Amino acid sequence: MSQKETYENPDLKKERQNCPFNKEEITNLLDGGKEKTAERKQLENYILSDEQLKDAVPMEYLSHADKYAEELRKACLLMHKLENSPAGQVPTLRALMGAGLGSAVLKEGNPLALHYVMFIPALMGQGTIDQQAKWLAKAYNLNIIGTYAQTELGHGTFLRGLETTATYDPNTQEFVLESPSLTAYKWWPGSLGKTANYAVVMAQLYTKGKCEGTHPFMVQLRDEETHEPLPGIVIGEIGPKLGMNTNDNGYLGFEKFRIPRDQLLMKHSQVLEDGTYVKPTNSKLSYATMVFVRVVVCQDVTTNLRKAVTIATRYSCVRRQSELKPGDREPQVMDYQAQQNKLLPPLAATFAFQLASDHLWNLYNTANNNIEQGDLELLPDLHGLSCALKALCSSEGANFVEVCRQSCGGHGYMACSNFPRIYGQVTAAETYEGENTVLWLQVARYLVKTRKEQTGGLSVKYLIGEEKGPKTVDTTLEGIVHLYRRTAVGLVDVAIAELEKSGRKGEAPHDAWNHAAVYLIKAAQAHARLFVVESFVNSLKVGNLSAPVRTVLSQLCELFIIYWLLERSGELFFVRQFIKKRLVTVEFQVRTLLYVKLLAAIRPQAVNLVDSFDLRDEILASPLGCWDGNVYQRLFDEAAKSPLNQSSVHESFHKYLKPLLKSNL
Ligand SMILES: CCCCCCCC/C=C\CCCCCCCCCCCC(=O)SCCNC(=O)CCNC(=O)[C@H](O)C(C)(C)COP(=O)(O)OP(=O)(O)OC[C@H]1O[C@@H](n2cnc3c(N)ncnc32)[C@H](O)[C@@H]1OP(=O)(O)O
Ligand SMILES: Cc1cc2nc3c(=O)[nH]c(=O)nc-3n(C[C@H](O)[C@H](O)[C@H](O)COP(=O)(O)OP(=O)(O)OC[C@H]3O[C@@H](n4cnc5c(N)ncnc54)[C@H](O)[C@@H]3O)c2cc1C
Repeated sequence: MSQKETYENPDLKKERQNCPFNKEEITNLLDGGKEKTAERKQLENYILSDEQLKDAVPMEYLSHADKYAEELRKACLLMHKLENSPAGQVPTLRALMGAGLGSAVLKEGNPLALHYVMFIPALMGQGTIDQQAKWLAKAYNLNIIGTYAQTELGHGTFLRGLETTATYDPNTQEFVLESPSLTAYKWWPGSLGKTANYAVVMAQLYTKGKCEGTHPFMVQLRDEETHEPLPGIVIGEIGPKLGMNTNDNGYLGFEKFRIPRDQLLMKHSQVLEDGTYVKPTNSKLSYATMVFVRVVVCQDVTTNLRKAVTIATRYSCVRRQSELKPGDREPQVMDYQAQQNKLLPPLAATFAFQLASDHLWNLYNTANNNIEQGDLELLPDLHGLSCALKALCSSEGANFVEVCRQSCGGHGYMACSNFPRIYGQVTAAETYEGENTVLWLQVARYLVKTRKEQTGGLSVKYLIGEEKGPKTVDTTLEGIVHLYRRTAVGLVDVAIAELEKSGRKGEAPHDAWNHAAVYLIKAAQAHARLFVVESFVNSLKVGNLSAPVRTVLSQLCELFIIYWLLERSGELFFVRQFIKKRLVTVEFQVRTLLYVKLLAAIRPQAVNLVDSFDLRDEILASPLGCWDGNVYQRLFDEAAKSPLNQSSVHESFHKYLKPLLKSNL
């Protein structure tokens, strides 16, 4: 491990003795290889040893404006450090933007995140070669800082309803940007409030009197020297949020603001000098930046979940409470089956989500390369899968983080536990980049279409033709995966039956769709879960794993897929043969028995498994989760930092409380 202190809590020490597997093997697996682990560690040493990147006081004690200034100071310093980074610039950027290293330094949120996560990707995905030549080097060199301004006060989900207009004026060969109403104001873009001086703005393109739909425009917002808003730009910050408070989300309005024609990003569609519109091969190509972010969000959520699970697991092995056997010493709370039931499923989920996210990342790269060559065949599958996994990882991730917090009792509620920040970041991902319900419905649309038309991409092949496989209880991993598959197919069929029933009643397709939403969402969720469990099971079949690592990962895999099955047992009722043969009850009993056995089998390795994540104390940023388990001393040290503890009597006593005490009310 990266840091061995002289003190080690005796309970944690015991947990770490006789570990049956090589922790480093799991670390390497998660990092993507031994060399990648070495690179990561080197980078962590480089960044985390810099005194100027450490917080003088915990962020919670700063004002909203001071928090922003402090995080911006560190973000800029980090960018300077990139130049000499031992790992190279791009890997360093990735590590800094990801949830691990970046948030260890920028705890409240990275004011430069949107520049890297959306602005540069939008330029790359939407700009022509010439436009990239003009802007990309400036963006990489941070001569300009950008964001992605799409959402408006009135519309975030329904992109066709965006109100900002960009009207082409052939006389001057310019677009005129306008916010025709209050609800047309851009509202939410990260970094917009105070940091960015440029943005890729999504607006309705009008030319020759016709609206051609939303398109991306490169727009300068602030003067490059003074940072003052340009004339015609109304801009500001939207105020405090549940989390991510130094991402300076902002608002933006346009008052007849003119930009040259060549600032429409024209890779997929163009407006010629005379105003002629040239259509893209697929109108959804302008949504591609969102697809990229949905993919990286799955990775971000997984890294955050690893932090939460590590904190909660170590704490649960240090914390002793109540009585298990009458008269015995108070047990580690981790020895309660109820606590294992809370923490081992999220521990297993970190592996499941990582493997599925890796799979999605590979699909993204292949599909994106094909799109660059003009081949769009993989686009529907990529859209379906990125929506499904983004929604699944963020919603399950947020629930799991909250369970981790609860598992730490009162101390989990402390700001210094780091759970509020982790939760704030993960739950944000349930909303941004496509609100989850809306994404589930997009997935359902793809599933229904595939099932009805009997054609679709790789991730939905199981919906084509009749399903094969055992129709009785089968306790192998393959057997359980098959059960997931049959449930997913069953739910799609039920949703289609609902749609058809409404159709027969004379309902229009859009009403029928709305009235089947509950079934459609269930079907989409079952599809996403099937993908995750298949990825987990398949990844154990291949790869060069040692026997002990394979054993523990197989146990986690089995635990995870049974956990979900039990959580969603109601959905088994949608598989008709199961009801007919009364197999649902049998399934439930068999699986529960197995699940409980697996909890007991994995329990002794819980600390070793979270140690394998190799998350440094600075990254966990929580007195509850430190490697040494010195929880109580660290909680006291954190409390000592409170401004209220800097004097024995606070000045407000004399101002308010003393007069009250003396007032004889
Ligand atoms: C070197 C560089 C280093 C970079 C390092 C990066 C490292 C990153 C590491 C960590 C990342 C940390 C991340 C944390 C940072 C925080 C950032 C926060 C960012 C948040 C930003 C935002 O939120 S931006 C705004 C996002 N907004 C949305 O997502 C809006 C959601 N709405 C929509 O997507 C759409 O409107 C809709 C899909 C819901 C509906 O659209 P529409 O009405 O037009 O479509 P239909 O429903 O009618 O469908 C028509 C048809 O189109 C298909 N389709 C829809 N969307 C797509 C798509 N995107 N792609 C392909 N196809 C699509 C749909 O399936 C239908 O097809 P049919 O065949 O007709 O059925
Ligand atoms: C932290 C954070 C950062 C963000 N960063 C950016 C950014 O950088 N750039 C940017 O442009 N935007 C950004 N956003 C905005 C974000 O993308 C939107 O908030 C998101 O897409 C949801 O849209 P909305 O707010 O309009 O929600 P709404 O669509 O109004 O959702 C409200 C409710 O209506 C439901 N609903 C809406 N439509 C349907 C439907 N068709 N069927 C069923 N139910 C429906 C939803 O499920 C939800 O329950 C950010 C948001 C957050 C929270």
